[in-house]
Amino acid sequence: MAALTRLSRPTSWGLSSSMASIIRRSLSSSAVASEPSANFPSYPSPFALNSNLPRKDPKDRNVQWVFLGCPGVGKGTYASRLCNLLGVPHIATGDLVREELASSGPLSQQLSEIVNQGKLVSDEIIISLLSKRLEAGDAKGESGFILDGFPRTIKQAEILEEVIDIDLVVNLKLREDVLMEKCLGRRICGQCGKNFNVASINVEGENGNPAISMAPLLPPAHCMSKLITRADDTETVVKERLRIYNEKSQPVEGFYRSRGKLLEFDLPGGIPESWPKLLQVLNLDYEDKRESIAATLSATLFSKTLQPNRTDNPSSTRVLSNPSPLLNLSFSSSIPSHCGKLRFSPRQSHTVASAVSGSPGIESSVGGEEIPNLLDTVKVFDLNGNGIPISDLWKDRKAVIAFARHFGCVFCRKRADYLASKKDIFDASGVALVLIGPGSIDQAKTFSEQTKFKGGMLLNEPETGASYHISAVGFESFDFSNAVYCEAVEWMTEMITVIGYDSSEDVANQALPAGLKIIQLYMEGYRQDWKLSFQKDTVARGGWQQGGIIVAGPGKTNISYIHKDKEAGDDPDIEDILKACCS
Ligand SMILES: Nc1ncnc2c1ncn2[C@@H]1O[C@H](COP(=O)(O)OP(=O)(O)O)[C@@H](O)[C@H]1O
Repeated sequence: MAALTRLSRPTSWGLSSSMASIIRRSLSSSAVASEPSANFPSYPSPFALNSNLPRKDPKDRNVQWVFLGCPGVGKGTYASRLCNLLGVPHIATGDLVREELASSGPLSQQLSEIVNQGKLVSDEIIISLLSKRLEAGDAKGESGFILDGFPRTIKQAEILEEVIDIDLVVNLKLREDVLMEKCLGRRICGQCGKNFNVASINVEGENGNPAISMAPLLPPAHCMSKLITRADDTETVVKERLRIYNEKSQPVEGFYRSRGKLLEFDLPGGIPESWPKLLQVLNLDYEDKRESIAATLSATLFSKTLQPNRTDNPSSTRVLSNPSPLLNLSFSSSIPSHCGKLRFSPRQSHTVASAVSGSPGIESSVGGEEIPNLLDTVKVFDLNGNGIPISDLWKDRKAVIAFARHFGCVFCRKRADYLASKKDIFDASGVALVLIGPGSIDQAKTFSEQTKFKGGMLLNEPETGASYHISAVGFESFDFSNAVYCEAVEWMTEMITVIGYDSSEDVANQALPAGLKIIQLYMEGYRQDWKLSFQKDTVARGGWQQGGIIVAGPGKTNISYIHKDKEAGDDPDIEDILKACCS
């Protein structure tokens, strides 16, 4: 009862104008007005609801969005991806409830009964949990949010509306039979807390509804043995949750529709089909998406590496040039002014001159101690699922690191063979040869079996958004105030599109038997390439990220050569690589 007790004690609320305290005040007055729940008493109202509550101007804050949708529709998946993209916290009230349950605090017994029957927790409790979470975020300086699972009743929506400006409400929709399958297939890694789904969904189109297929979202090997199923994901409970959704939560859609804030989004399939379309309807695609990512990335990089510059260039707000009529996107940090001329358009050519360390104005260790530290946080994974900091690959020796577009990419296979043909020279010079790609361990193994590549194979995890870090490391040793940094941001935005990739695609199952001739391997690569990228993403999004090659080391921040592909198959001259690593 800790949270509730606090609610009834005015002294602990303070008079902060933060969103959290505002919500509490609102709750307290509405709690008085509303019917008390069966389990909880009504609360005294320590503050009258102030109708002139301060609301932040949208340009002084980040986005404030809500995700609605039935259980199992994928609110968490898409909300958390967007949060990564926009740099806002993902606040899921279901997670807050589960945390409370796990805490074995005084509420946990009552909550577990409610949740395990598929019922809704009372408005009082849920708002109390949300208030606590917002308050903690406020104290940390968080700006904006995406709410997932809240509001779920008209009462909750009214309270929220009274105290916070919600910019947009995204209503995710999916056929009910698919929802059931998805809920039953949900798994959580008991250790890292990540969500997966073992259901492989293939339903025929009927009654005007299109066919839907969704690949499972399988966990990496190291999570496999730790998977747990939520107690409320049984068939009976899911049915009850769907019933309650239709009764209590569906009216919330109408609430926001009538206010012109509702964006309906019918999921066309799994992540590879739905994510790019969602970005498109949110107007976060192409130019805007790239700019917004760049803004987010530069905010990240600045906060990690360029703190002093932040005061020189205080957090000016960038409102995107072409927001959808519905949206008013803004970011609390901007692209640095010296990168102001950056335009991000698909398929631009960004090949930086080889051996960029020789370019004028480039320093090799401007970021001082911070860059090696940052590099230590960027992990890649070997084929056994063991993570290592990426800079370990080159800290003690020279290494040629190839970044693959993806493991089904026929051009990357060709490149792997082309690098493998020089392996003797690399070996003789003590140079390591490594290929890093986004995807699953099985995909990497298939790639390895089907090429002559015998260097190290590593993975980055698309689900965590680690891809852009990995792409970024080739640049973080350079002066962030010069053109190379701007180009780096630009390339990173190209590379980040890999986030749309679904690592669960089980390409290994479709692999041809080993021992086929090289031409067959390339044909297989072509088939996989089509399936993995063109068919699923290229059509909808305008292309995959491009790969590249760097030569780095010895020394964590010593990057001596960068080649960024301007298109698939844009191999650099092997002589340039050999010059950079072996001369
Ligand atoms: N806004 C809310 N109001 C009431 N109960 C909630 C709310 N959010 C979460 N809960 C409780 O937590 C449980 C799990 O929520 P969540 O993880 O969002 O489930 P779902 O997968 O059904 O969207 C719900 O079934 C409900 O008991």
